[in-house]
Amino acid sequence: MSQTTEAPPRRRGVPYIGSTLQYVRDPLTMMRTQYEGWGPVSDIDFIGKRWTVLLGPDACEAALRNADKAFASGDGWGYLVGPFFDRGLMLLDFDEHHRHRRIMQSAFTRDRLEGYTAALQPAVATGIAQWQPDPEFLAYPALKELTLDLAATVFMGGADLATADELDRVNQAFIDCVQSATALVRANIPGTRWGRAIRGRRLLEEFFGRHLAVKREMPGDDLFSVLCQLETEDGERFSDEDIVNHMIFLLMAAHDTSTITVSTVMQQLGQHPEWQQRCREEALALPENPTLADLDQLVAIDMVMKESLRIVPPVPVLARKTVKETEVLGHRIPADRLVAVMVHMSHHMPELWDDPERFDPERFADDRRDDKVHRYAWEPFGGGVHKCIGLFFAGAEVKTILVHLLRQFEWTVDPGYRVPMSYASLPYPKDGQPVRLVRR
Ligand code: HEM
Repeated sequence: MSQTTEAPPRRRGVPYIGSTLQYVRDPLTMMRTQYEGWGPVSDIDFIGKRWTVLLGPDACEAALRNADKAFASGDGWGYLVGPFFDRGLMLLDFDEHHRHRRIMQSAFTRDRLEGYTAALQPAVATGIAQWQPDPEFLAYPALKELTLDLAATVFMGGADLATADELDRVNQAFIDCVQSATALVRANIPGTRWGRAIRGRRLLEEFFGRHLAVKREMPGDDLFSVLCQLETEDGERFSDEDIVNHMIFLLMAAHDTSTITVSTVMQQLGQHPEWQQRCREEALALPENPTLADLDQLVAIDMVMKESLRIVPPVPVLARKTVKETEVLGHRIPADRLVAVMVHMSHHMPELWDDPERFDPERFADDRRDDKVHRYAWEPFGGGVHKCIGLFFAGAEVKTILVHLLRQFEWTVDPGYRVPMSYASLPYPKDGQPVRLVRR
């Protein structure tokens, strides 16, 4: 360890709560204040603990590349959502993570993705056909319901696995688990977020445990069946317990993230009709049931998706904990320190992006590629060994939803509308995000 390193400056605030409420209300302002006042590596109190905060692409890169293997994901995320997403892939580290990721990788090959994309088409078309035109259509809950139905089809193999009531309970259990992240009371007390999340986790374990035997015996093409059958060349497989843990985590990882992405796109396209029209022309040019290769051809829709992920990254902060003392940009971080990798701010830095608050999908055009200014300027899917394993799946799902939506509907959003976002867990619009929806 170099002698010139020093401890990160500490921002003092209200004991225990510290910067939590400021973050929940307006994370970007909280991050900017922190960066401007205390620099790229600094300490805060957050949700009852001392955290080292990493801001800007260089500091985020140091933790995500993790050259000296000092940053563990499991203990970091574990503090926020651990008991509820225990032993999901993101909660494992080092050799064990590597072993599980190698097995899981075969569930996300190009061939598998082609299969999932084919299964998505009828499910998305039917789901969206049920939407009703409405001058105050609440896009977010409708999208959440749709992505849950898609998860039932593509992840679990169809609605015959469970009744609509049961799926509603599964959905609620996910929401309860995700919302535990920023709970200030972290004990099993009835009526609290933490207490609800504990019950949610039990329900999910029971649900997947109950269906596992059938999936092993009569596998389909869904992700649940695939996880049950996976085996590496050297004969490594997942145990029943691993499969339940991975399924719970995968559904969570895929669900809210894709929902908020499409929801942000709907808001932006509702406020930028010229982009909506450009995207619609692309959607109409595709065959009725586009393949993965067809979706790869979408240029405008791809740029709009990337720009929406820049403006509202569905995972604004990545959690880590140091397993040994380490150094970031000349600051010494002790062992056992929670670390918040605040990728959200990199997406909005005027040092990296021209007029960052403006919706400008052309930033991602081949002749501009403004995201190339720094390897970690745009990191909605993270980076390093924990980089999102489902990013191509997510792209296929988001684009499929948009293609079907653009074909069936047109929508507008007041140009002056600003989404009241909640950051009490993963970001979501508190007002359900109303749009004026008309059938084409
Ligand atoms: C737009 C949608 C999505 C976004 C923005 C997103 C974002 C992320 C991010 C930022 C991470 C890294 C977390 C960290 O390093 O701490 C991650 C990891 C992960 N994501 Fe995604 N994700 C999305 C969709 C999906 C989907 C659809 C799946 C599964 C089908 C998925 C499965 C996973 C898994 C398993 C991990 C853990 C990887 C590991 O630890 O090796 N994600 N995701």
